[in-house]
Order: sequence, then C-alpha cells, then structure tokens
Amino acid sequence: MERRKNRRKNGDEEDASSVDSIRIIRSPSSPMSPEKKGKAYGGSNFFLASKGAMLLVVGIMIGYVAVPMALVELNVKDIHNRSSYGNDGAPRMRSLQSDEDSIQTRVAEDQKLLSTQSLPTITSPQIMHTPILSDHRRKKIVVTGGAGFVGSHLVDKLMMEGHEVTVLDNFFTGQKKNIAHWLQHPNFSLVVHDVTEPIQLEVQEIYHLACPASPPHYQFNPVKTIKTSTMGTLNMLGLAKRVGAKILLTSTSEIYGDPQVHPQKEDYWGNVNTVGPRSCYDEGKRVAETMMYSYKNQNHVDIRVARIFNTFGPRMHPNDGRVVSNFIIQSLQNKPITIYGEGEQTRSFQFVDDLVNGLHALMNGPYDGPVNLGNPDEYLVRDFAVLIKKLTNSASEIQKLEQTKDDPSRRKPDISLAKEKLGWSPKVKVEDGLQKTIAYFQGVLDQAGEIIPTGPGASKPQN
Ligand SMILES: O=C(O)[C@H]1O[C@H](OP(=O)(O)OP(=O)(O)OC[C@H]2O[C@@H](n3ccc(=O)[nH]c3=O)[C@H](O)[C@@H]2O)[C@H](O)[C@@H](O)[C@@H]1O
Repeated sequence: MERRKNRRKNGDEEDASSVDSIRIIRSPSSPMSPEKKGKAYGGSNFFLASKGAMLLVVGIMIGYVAVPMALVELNVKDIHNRSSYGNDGAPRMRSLQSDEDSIQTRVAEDQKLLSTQSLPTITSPQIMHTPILSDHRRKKIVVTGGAGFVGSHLVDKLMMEGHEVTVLDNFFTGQKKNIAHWLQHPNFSLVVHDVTEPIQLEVQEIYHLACPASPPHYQFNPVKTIKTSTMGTLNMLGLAKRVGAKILLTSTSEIYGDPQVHPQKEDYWGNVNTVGPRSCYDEGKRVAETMMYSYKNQNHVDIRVARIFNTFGPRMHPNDGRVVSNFIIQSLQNKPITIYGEGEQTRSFQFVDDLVNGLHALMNGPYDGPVNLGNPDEYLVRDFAVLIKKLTNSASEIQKLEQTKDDPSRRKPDISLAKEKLGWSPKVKVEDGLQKTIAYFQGVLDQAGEIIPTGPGASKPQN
C-alpha cells in the first residue's frame, strides 16, 4: 500500500502490469490528463495499453469464468464425495443417477424373483416355486373359499402348477394369513367377495368350496349357511354357464346324514333329518348337488362333485370346533379333552394333501358323477382322543360331555370309485398327518399364548 501511494504521488503510472494501471485504463471516468490519455492510447504507449487490455481480459476471464468454474467443479466433487461415502466412511453409490439405476435394477430383480415363488410367512414358511407356463397352458382358475383351510392348500397346488388363481372369500371362516404368501405374486388375485352375490369374471375352471364346514360354524347362522350353499352355488353355476367354465362342487359326507349303510358308497341316498340342527348344511349341500346336475343336464355345464369326508391338517381354524383341532389344542394345553357322548361314534380321517390331490384329479379327469374323497382309516372318537393325547405327550384328562343332536354314529368312505375313475387313493398315514398338524397348532399356540377350544354349541369363528 505504501508503495502504491508513493507511485501515485510520483505520477509513476507507466507500469501497465501493475494492478493500478489496469484500473486506470478500465475506468474512463477516472480523472486523467490529455498527456496521460496520449500515453495510454497512442504511439508506443499503445503497446502498453493493449497489454493492459489483454491482462484485463485475462483478469475478467479469471474472475468471471475460471473461478466460478473451479468453484462449480469443487462443489460437484464435494457432492460426489459426500454421496460416495457414508458417515461411517463406507463407500456409497457413485451418483444420484447410478443410485436410481441400481434401485431400479434391484426392484426388477426382486419382482422377477417374487413372480416365481411364494413369500415365506409364519403360516407358510416354506418357499413354493411357480413355473412360467405358456399362455395356452396357463389356466384362469377361481377358488371360492380359497382363504379357508382346504381352499388355501388347493391354491398352493394350482399356483405351483403355474396357473392364474383368483380367490373369492368373505373371510367368515377363511383367514387372510392362509394365502398371505401369494399376495405379491402376479398370478394370484384375492377378491373379498361373498358368493351369495353374483360376480362377473373370465375364468376356465371354478373350484367351488365356499361354505363353513365345521358344525359349530355352520350352525352359528343356519340361514346364511343355506344361502351360501344354494344362492352361492347358483351364482357359481351361472358364471360357469356364461363363460363356459368347468365347475367342481365340494359336497360332503354329511349328505349321507346318519348313514344306515356302512361304509358309504356314492349310490347310497342317505338318512338326513330335514329339520335338525345340521340340516342347514346337509340339505344345503344336497340341493347344491341337485343344482349341479340340473345345470349339467339342462345347460351342458361341465361339472364335478366331490363328497369330502373328515379332513384335517395345518391351517385348520384353531377355533374350528371340529374333533381334530379341538383334541390337539386341548392336549397341547393340558386342558380336558372333550368327548361328546360315549365316544362310540366313528370317523375316518384324511390328511389335507391327499384331499387336494383328489380334487385336482377329479377336476382334470373325465368322470362327472359324485365321488367320495376320504381315508377309510376309521377310529372310534374315544380311541382318537387317546391317540392324540399320546402323540402330544399330554397330561390332559378325558372328559365326557353330552352327545350332540343328530351326530352321525358311523362314517367311513368307500373309495373304490375314486380308485377306479381317478386312480386316486390317500397316501398319508393318519399318524404322520397328525404330527404335522400338531406342529402347526403348536406354532399357532406359541403365537396366541392360549386358545380356548370351541365347544359343541354354535359359535362365531374368532381369529
Ligand atoms: O371334518 C370334516 O371334514 C367334516 O366335519 C364335520 O363333520 P363331523 O364329522 O361332525 O366333524 P367333527 O365336528 O370333527 O366331529 C367328529 C366327531 O367328533 C365328535 N367331537 C367333536 C369335537 C369335540 O370336541 N369332541 C367330540 O367328541 C363329534 O361329536 C363327532 O362325533 C362336517 O359336518 C363335515 O361336513 C366335514 O366334512
């Protein structure tokens, strides 16, 4: 500063390389003598002036272009560095663009994976794989009651074959957790729907299972049970007729009532009380069968009818109230095992996997008469209580309660027709199936803490 002051004082402005000289040339308003102007713009001073001008341009370039560019560059590097490393110093994605690219790649990979398998859930921890079928082989299939115990296992089989499956369920006894492992799969659709209402769908096959099947559940609201079997079946038959779909009805061994023929063959007409506590279900299914054959004969609908005998397995509703779930839940909690009556009545139990294979064989075969699907392995109910107590190492006492009204005294399927027409017979031994079911209910119990078994009276299913 001192030097500059001295220069000004001495009129020493020639050094155009000095910062002051540049300032003087840039500023025409600066007070300048004509002599000085001549020095600045003319003659040998012109060189000095143009050198100064060049320096001015360079200065402007530095000030207005290079510095901002350098700052921008520095800033970009800073952003880049900040996104390259996290707080812990670990390297991050290289840039926002590559961030987006890699997220999209990951989403695409995840979607691809999820379209080829189930998602493990607490209810269905095992991963099930789904093949990709060509369009002409992939069928559109509806399963009514597909979130229920049997329905959900059937859905698994159809999904694992690579078909497009639509579940219709009103969740009266069905549970979302039974099908939660498929919700993300593009071949799977869930429609919360009550079959007593009509529905329009494009479909090639209908497995019509929707109906509460446990006596306490179907007796809870008998009018609704009748509507489900009658109006529900009518609606599904109407749909099948409209779109030309094949339809399978899951009927029941209950259509034989309290049978006077043993074991029961398909040509036995049954012994049913039309006005008893079980009639809403028994007669509902009987008229549903009648509707099936009327639509076949009158409208050429392609039909199948399965008469299902007592079935058990994982995903049974814990408050189902049926003998298998009740005895297991009671035994696992060391609560009294409740036998209705003397336990002299008999039942024959099949594991759910066998039933699903039977339903599938029936739907895919040509035979359209009613077919029994069950395991002829017959037990006295009191012996069955002892077996479950043993398999669960339970300390439960066995308690006898009053016999329920119209309880069938003996039941055992004759499955010679299923063997002959479908090439089907049950493969799972009752004890093996029970072990799997006990393990399932143990898991449910661990989650719930306690389960109060459903008694013989009518009750609404609780989750
Ligand atoms: O499990 C099935 O798939 C069948 O269940 C029921 O038929 P049901 O034979 O009466 O079934 P349960 O309620 O399991 O009863 C079986 C026997 O065990 C007895 N039971 C049931 C529950 C219980 O806690 N204690 C007990 O002794 C019943 O009185 C009956 O004699 C349905 O009505 C059928 O449609 C269905 O096919």
